[in-house]
This record gives sequence, structure tokens and C-alpha cells, in this order.
Amino acid sequence: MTQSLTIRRPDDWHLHLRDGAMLAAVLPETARHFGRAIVMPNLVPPVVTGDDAAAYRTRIMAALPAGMTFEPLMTLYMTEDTDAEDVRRAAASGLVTAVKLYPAGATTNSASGVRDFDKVRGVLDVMAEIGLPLCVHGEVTDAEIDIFDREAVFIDRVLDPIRRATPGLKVVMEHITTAQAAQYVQAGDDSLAATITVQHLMLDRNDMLVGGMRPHYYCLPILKRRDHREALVKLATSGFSRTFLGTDSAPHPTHKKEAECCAAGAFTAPIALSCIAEVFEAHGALNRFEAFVSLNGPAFYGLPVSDDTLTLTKGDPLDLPTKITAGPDTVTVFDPGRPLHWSVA
Ligand SMILES: NC(=O)N[C@@H](CC(=O)O)C(=O)O
Ligand SMILES: [Zn+2]
Ligand SMILES: [Zn+2]
Repeated sequence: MTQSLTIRRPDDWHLHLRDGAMLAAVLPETARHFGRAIVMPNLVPPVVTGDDAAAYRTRIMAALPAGMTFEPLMTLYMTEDTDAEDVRRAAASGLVTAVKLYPAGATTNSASGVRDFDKVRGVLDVMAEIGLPLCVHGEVTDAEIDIFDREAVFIDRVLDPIRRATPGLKVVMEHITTAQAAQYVQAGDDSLAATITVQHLMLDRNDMLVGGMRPHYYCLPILKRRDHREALVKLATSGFSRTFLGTDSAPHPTHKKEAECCAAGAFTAPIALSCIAEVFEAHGALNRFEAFVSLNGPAFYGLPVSDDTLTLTKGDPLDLPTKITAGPDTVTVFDPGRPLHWSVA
């Protein structure tokens, strides 16, 4: 008997679409399944101003194949020079849904990010006033802090002080990877939420490092120990309402992943929902799958739930896509290393 699951159409609350030929290649992979996505602004150069976001939005809509529906939720990349009034205007017009904070140097294309958090005080105050969420890449960049500790240290040294200094500021802890982050979001009030990726729910650092290094599993924040993954799975499948799917699908050309210095990011968009359904089923939580992928995100962002539905069916192990073509390059699709049984009908 085929099992099937019909849910409201999901959204992706953390997505990299890039630009140009890469945008054209990866956008349909998301739009096929997801109704909306929070689109990350870490292009080169970054999407900093309202005008930048409007132009990027136009390029995204132009790249959307005819017959597909998709709504990009635009974000601004916060720099130390971000103009609070520009943010206010871009939010008031409905153009932007969030502002993204990258500590300078923390991840792919973050060189223009923030070094001195005092310099963005005024912008944070305006965001708290108008209810515009701050999406945070939560890792410190200090060379003396071990890469496996950077998220936990960020919560204590940066995130918690920012939240205390800016009451009411809505914050999304993006792509959380640790038990400390899971604990912190649960202890928070209604102004705090967290996204979780596919790879951090399915893999730990052993999957990346034992028996040889697997560059397609290298992303930031880096995969942690198994007990951290278990804490994330527990949080996601528990029905806790302030956590939701943000795939962080982050395409890089295959040659930049399979390289001496591998780029950070995993391209999960084509199989993200199959992966999440597998995780939820394994933990007896298929009845909470819809909340995680379709309901909790809109509730936090104050947006309507989708009117459309999507059906997944369970069957024999899927033939997984391996690569897609993007201009002169290929992008390698994330392989979770275990069979997947749920496919989007
Ligand atoms: N997650 C990643 O490893 N990479 C992302 C950036 C990010 O989300 O930190 C990218 O843009 O490639
Ligand atoms: Zn990030
Ligand atoms: Zn990301």
C-alpha cells in the first residue's frame, strides 16, 4: 500500500540562489517544491541596499521558468555602513522580509559583514521598532576559538548581549548546529526562532571525516558531534513551534567543492523534503512534519500559510539526482548516504 502525506506547500527559510547561470540552474530546483524562500544576500558584491534587493528580486523573477510559481522573500546584507532609513523604507514597501547579519569572515562571501557590533546599534533599534527580523549566521570568527566551538561562543558573547540590548528584536538563529543553540532557542521568548538544515539533521562530523574527507558535506557552521545532531533532531521533531526548515541549500560549482581548499556549502534543494520526511518518519514524527516545513515559519514571520498543498508518497528507494548543470559548471547534489523513500508527487 502506498503511504502518502498531503501538507500545505512548504517554504524554505534560508536559501542561497546566487546569480546569473547558477541562479537559472538552481531556482527551479527550489520552486518545484517550495512556495517561498528567504533568499540570502551574500552575492559578490552583496545585496546591501533596498535598490540592490529590488534589482536582485527582478533577476530572480526573470529566471523563474514559465508555469512555476515562487515568491522570493528578500533580505539585506547588514554592513557597518547600513543606513537605517534605507532599511525602514525597504521594509515598509514590503520589499524585504529580513536583514542578515554575517560576522565578517565567518562564512562564504562574508567579508563585508560586521566586525564591530556597536556600529549597527542604530539599525538594530529601527528593526526592533518596526518588527523586521534579523537573521543571524551565529559564529564568532576569532582565530583562537576552535571551529567546533564558534557557535556556542557566539551565543554567549554576541547574540545574547545583542538581544538584551535590543528588547523586542526578532531574531532567527540560522542553521543551528549545537545542543547549546537548541537549548538557547527553547529558553527564549516569542521573538526568537531557529532554522535547521537538512545536513545538520542527517549527518555528524564522522560522516564528513571518517574513511576520507567528503567535501560535499563541508558547510558552515561545520557538522558537529553526534550528540549535537541528536539534540537538533529532538528539537525539530518535538513540535516546538519556533523552529523550522531553512535548508541553507548553497550551490557551488563541483570543481570548487572538490578542490584543495573546498568551498563551504551543501546543495540540498532537490532532495530536501525527501530527506526531512525520512528523518521525521524515523523518529515517529511524521504528524509534525507539516509544522516544521510549512507552518512554523510563516507563524514566526507573520505571513500567511500557503493556500496550496503538496503531496509526498512513500515507495521504493529513490534514484537520487547526482549533478545539475549550471552554465559551464556542474553542481553536485547532496547525497545523504542512506536510502530515501519519500518523493514529491
Ligand atoms: N552554509 C555554508 O556553508 N555556505 C553558505 C553561507 C552560509 O550560509 O553560511 C554559502 O553561501 O555557500
Ligand atoms: Zn551562514
Ligand atoms: Zn546559508
